[in-house]
Amino acid sequence: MSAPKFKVIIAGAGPVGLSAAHALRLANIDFLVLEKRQNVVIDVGASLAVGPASMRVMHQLGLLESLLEVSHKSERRKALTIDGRVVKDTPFYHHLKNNTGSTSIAFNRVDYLRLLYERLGSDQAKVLTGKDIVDIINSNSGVTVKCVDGTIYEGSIVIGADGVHSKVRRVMRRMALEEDPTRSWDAENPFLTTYKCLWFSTPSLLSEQNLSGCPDMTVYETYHKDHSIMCLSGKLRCWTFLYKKLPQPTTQRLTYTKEDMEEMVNTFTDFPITEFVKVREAYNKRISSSMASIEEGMTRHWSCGRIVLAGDSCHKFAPNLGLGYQSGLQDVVALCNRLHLAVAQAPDGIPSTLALNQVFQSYHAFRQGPANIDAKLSAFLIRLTVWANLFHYFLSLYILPSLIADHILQNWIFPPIDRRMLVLDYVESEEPFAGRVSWIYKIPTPSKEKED
Ligand SMILES: Cc1cc2nc3c(=O)[nH]c(=O)nc-3n(C[C@H](O)[C@H](O)[C@H](O)COP(=O)(O)OP(=O)(O)OC[C@H]3O[C@@H](n4cnc5c(N)ncnc54)[C@H](O)[C@@H]3O)c2cc1C
Repeated sequence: MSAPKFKVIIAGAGPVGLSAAHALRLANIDFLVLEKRQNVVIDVGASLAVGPASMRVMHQLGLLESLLEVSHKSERRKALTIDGRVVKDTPFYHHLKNNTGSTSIAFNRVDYLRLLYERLGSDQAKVLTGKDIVDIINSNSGVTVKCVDGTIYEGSIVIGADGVHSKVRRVMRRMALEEDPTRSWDAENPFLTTYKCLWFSTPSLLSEQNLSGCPDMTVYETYHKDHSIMCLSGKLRCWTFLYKKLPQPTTQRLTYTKEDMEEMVNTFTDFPITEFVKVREAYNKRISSSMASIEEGMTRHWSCGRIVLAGDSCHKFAPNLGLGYQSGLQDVVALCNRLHLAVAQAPDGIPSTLALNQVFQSYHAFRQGPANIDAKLSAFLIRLTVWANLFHYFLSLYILPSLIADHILQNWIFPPIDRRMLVLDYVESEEPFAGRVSWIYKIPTPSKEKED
């Protein structure tokens, strides 16, 4: 009989769960992914935009080159009011490029999921679909995970990457309160929803005449009271997001029908998406579309026993700044760096319960500050675009459109945040790009070069 090995069960094959699978694979740590849906690669019409810091990690995972082939590069930023007035038009991203060596990119979320899945190669067999997790039993030596179909899986720990309505988070809460009913814990529904969002993808919205000489991708925002639009207008593909304030904030889970989506589009019909196209006209050309609530918040607890959370299950942001997955990817890096070390230091390669608790505490202590900054920035941006108060209104129309504001944001506010982004410290590789601002956490240089 073979000796027991340290094995991580990942709940959810979303972008965070599959990124964790890649990071664990590179750390030589065994894993199993349990995914509720029948397919991993599903198109819900959304894009993902990521900045250079995330691209460095994607490079370590061996995904960046292929991803760039299907990505658009952000070049300009424009803002409009609903009467079509352009209040901002700047080459916002050139500062980012100067500072980091690359601009940000956007791609179809489904293309990224496909890449994450396909690049697992033979380890695709470790991704099981149709596995809806319903319960977890935590013991001093491991975890037992139960699924709706009656199957049971044994492992050493569970990473709950099962999204905003996480079952793992609920099981963790139940366990913590069974252990000590007087203990204060996060609420059953810990996130608050103030806005909803309908998104759709279309072929490029640019006419052939406008395509020539235009930037690879322009990021548009349309501001209005309680409504706003964001559009990533690329040369080949375009992703549009319609945001609307709910009558009342709620912690309840809301779902939307086709009729709700029609009603939402109707309230935006004549809003401009770009200088050339209005909402209804674009929506009629959609390839895919979906609608969801925009939950916001961060849980106070990220682990209990042998269960630990990552991604949307423990922090959920408004998507305007595109920080949701990127923050989840930083969770994966922070957690896997610590797990890699703990496994390497354990005499038999199996960290004790105490060692794992220390890993989880240190991971949470390290990540909660940066995740909180991401939450605050994201909350601020959505409120700015829907003119949540007079301050947001003036800022959006009279201050932020200026080139000076771009300069301050991109050279003074964002670089100190960006340069603190983590990389996997056990994956050797070349830096994919370099700019004026140096990264604090460097990608380890290949040992072959060190010998030279
Ligand atoms: C409109 C929109 C645009 C966005 N744009 C960006 C962007 O540009 N950049 C960015 O960084 N972020 C963006 N985000 C946020 C980003 O999509 C999320 O942060 C990211 O998807 C979180 O990944 P995750 O893997 O944690 O969760 P999810 O993507 O929700 O994946 C969770 C997975 O767990 C599975 N699951 C759920 N329950 C169970 C269960 N009981 N058992 C087993 N499996 C289960 C689900 O089926 C799913 O596959 C956007 C979000 C929205 C809504």
